[in-house]
Amino acid sequence: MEYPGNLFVVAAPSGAGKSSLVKALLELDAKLAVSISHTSRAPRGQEQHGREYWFIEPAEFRTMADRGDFFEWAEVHGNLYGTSRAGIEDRLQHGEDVVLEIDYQGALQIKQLFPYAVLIFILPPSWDELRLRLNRRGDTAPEVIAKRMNTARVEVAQARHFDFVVVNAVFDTAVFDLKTIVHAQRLKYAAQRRNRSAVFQALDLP
Ligand SMILES: Nc1ncnc2c1ncn2[C@@H]1O[C@H](COP(=O)(O)OP(=O)(O)OP(=O)(O)O)[C@@H](O)[C@H]1O
Ligand SMILES: Nc1nc2c(ncn2[C@@H]2O[C@H](COP(=O)(O)O)[C@@H](O)[C@H]2O)c(=O)[nH]1
Repeated sequence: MEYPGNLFVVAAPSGAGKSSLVKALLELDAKLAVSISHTSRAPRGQEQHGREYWFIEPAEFRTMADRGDFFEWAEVHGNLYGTSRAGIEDRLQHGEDVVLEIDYQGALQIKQLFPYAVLIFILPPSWDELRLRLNRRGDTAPEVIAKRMNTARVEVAQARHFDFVVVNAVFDTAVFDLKTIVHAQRLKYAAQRRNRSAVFQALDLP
């Protein structure tokens, strides 16, 4: 499948900082939109339906999955998560760039469907720092943190399948790395299509 818009996929172990990084990236880049996933998990902290996620019941999720409503979906930490076609197809068709914040299973499914998608894996600087960030965030129960730390080992082993790895030690440096990847991909994609105006657009030239 191919659309005129660029597709970026950001995955990371829980707590590595991917939501914070993607949020910062979106603030710097008005041409980028994030896809809101569907999930069967309950809202956490201040999360709102339609802002962080579309929160739905497991049965509804299964119906959507059976109907083929998702480009990808996976079970992560015991809950179901998916990227709906309706959420991003229109944007990509209109040449808009989209970022997906999903787990590695979903990322690999997306790469199968969209070989030109750019897969970025975010690593924490250490296991201790990962645990600290999950604890400090203060919205995840200790037993859930323990489960996520275990899953993190499996997830990090998948980083080798990604196009880029960004270490989120110093936050601003990691945001800059992401911005550079996005910028480089826009130029590459436009140049591959020999689309002069798209190259100029990517460079922000008139
Ligand atoms: N570079 C950094 N240095 C210190 N703290 C950070 C850094 N990046 C993010 N954090 C903090 O780490 C915590 C986890 O970040 P965030 O919620 O963005 O992680 P996540 O990968 O999206 O997790 P999840 O998958 O569980 O949603 C937050 O409190 C965030 O403010
Ligand atoms: N495969 C997918 N994974 C997703 C999607 N949306 C989020 N996620 C991943 O789930 C875990 C847990 O997230 P949390 O918000 O409950 O902490 C994390 O790795 C997310 O990236 C999705 O649509 N598909």
